[in-house]
Amino acid sequence: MRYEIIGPMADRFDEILTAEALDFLVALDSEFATRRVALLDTRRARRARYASGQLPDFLPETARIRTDPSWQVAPAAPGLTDRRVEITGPTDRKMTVNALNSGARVWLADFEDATAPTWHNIIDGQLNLVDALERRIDFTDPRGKRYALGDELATIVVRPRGWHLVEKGIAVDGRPISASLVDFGLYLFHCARRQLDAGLGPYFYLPKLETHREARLWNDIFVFAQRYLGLPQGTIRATTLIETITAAFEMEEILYELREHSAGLNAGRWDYIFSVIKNFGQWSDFVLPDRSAVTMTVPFMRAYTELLVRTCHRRGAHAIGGMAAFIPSRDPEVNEDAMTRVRADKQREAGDGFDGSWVAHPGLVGVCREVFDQVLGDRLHQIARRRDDVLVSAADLLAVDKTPGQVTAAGLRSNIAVALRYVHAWLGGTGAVALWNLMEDAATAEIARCQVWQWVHHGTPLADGGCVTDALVRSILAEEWGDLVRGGTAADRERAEQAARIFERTALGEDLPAFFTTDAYAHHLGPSCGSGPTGR
Ligand SMILES: CC(=O)SCCNC(=O)CCNC(=O)[C@H](O)C(C)(C)COP(=O)(O)OP(=O)(O)OC[C@H]1O[C@@H](n2cnc3c(N)ncnc32)[C@H](O)[C@@H]1OP(=O)(O)O
Ligand SMILES: O=CC(=O)O
Ligand SMILES: [Mg+2]
Repeated sequence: MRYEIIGPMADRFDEILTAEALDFLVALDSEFATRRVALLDTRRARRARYASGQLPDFLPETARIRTDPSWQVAPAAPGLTDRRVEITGPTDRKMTVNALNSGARVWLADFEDATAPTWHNIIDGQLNLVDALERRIDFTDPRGKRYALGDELATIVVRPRGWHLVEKGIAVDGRPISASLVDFGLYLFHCARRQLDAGLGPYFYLPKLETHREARLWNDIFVFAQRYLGLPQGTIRATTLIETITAAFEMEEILYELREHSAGLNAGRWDYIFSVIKNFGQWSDFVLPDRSAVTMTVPFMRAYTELLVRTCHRRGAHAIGGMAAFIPSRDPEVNEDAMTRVRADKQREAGDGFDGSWVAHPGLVGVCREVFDQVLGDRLHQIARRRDDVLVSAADLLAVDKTPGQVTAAGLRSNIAVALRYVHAWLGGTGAVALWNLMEDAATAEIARCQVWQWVHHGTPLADGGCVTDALVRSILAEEWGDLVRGGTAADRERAEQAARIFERTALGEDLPAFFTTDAYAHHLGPSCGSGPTGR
């Protein structure tokens, strides 16, 4: 097999794209590419079955795994014993320093929801991780502000891109390689030994898994990669995001498949909502109200998080909470409201038994820590709280029709405005943005465009009168586009044009595409377009 680097070689990229690292990626690809493609085919077939009337259920063929009380996941690895606060964010140089210094126990270094996968962002992110581990990442920005690593740093946990994405910057035998294998493989190759030397290990978050078979693929990759690199089996640890409706039915099996490498489960609430709409968008009893009304306390979301805690604790695994979208603001009133809401969200999670949770901003580390400190006392986690009281059925997980709330004109406009602005930022190389005082990333844009598709598909009535039609959406899109480009440059305008076309293709087509990111990446984010801020 032959590899080719298609992406341009910027300053120091040769330190990441070494012949040995690329040989490792080729070995991963030759061993696992076919299985990845087959699993993506089964995703398509499953969605087609749901569209034609089938509903998911707990699997009869794996009942033995669920009823066998004897198995547990591996004990927590060094650096992952206390996970009360985890900060997430992209891997540019400034964010890397700020996240590591934030006071959080863990930093989720994100190549997924919070990163626009330009070639630059991907390879520069890997360089920043190496530089952080070598403690040579300090720099002064153009304003003269100094960035330097402190003494107490968060444990790095890398989130590679999901199975659905490819990386066009590296071709193997003329075809693009899996993006998951690139992000996982480059980090493992360059940083596993460095992490072990520091007394920690190579840790990962696994995004957007749909089934335990996908977890098995990751586990087999871990076993192969550890053997290839001469690392003891069990060195790698991975926390799996439960952020698809299908994975919610296979949480126990996912832990089982990964048990020697598992570091628990996380409640990826935003992609979870996206997955529910994507899989059951055609069904009229699955029409959800405004995005803002789909809170963590509506019945189907509550069922999923309660089951997640119970499943993890039965198997000795950490249960990690999700992301509240509120972020600090310079406006004191908005800021106070954000803090109150984040506190309430973390209190619910800590009270339910989660062992820690996520924050999107260093300014939220304190509130999350305070809430979990209060519940944990001098314990590192609350795994001993088994939550045997939780009984969740398939019907509970699918009780989407019990979600209170309305579809409003404001909710429709918000979905269009947020999706358009987010995709515009993403095409410019930025994968997480603050919009109207909320943190927005790829998962929000996916929910927003899927909800619009769902509402148009069903001609959903608006609480304020009228109903959602293709023509109404196009007219709001045109208004929002006008707002976005006002006063912008020609380049901004062109990007906004591309974002509007992506929105039309992924929210207004006859079918509902599985991801906007695959469409947008294929059309617009080639390696040759991949320039982003370096901070270097
Ligand atoms: C659905 C999911 O998957 S959730 C997980 C994925 N999403 C994320 O990870 C989003 C992470 N958050 C972010 O990217 C950012 O907080 C944003 C884009 C939302 C807002 O960032 P900014 O506009 O820079 O916010 P703000 O100006 O308040 O930031 C203040 C400082 O905190 C830093 N900061 C903010 N968020 C983070 C973060 N997550 N990690 C590290 N540093 C951060 C900023 O870099 C800035 O640093 P500086 O003072 O040295 O310049
Ligand atoms: O990745 C997290 C989510 O909520 O989506
Ligand atoms: Mg997600």
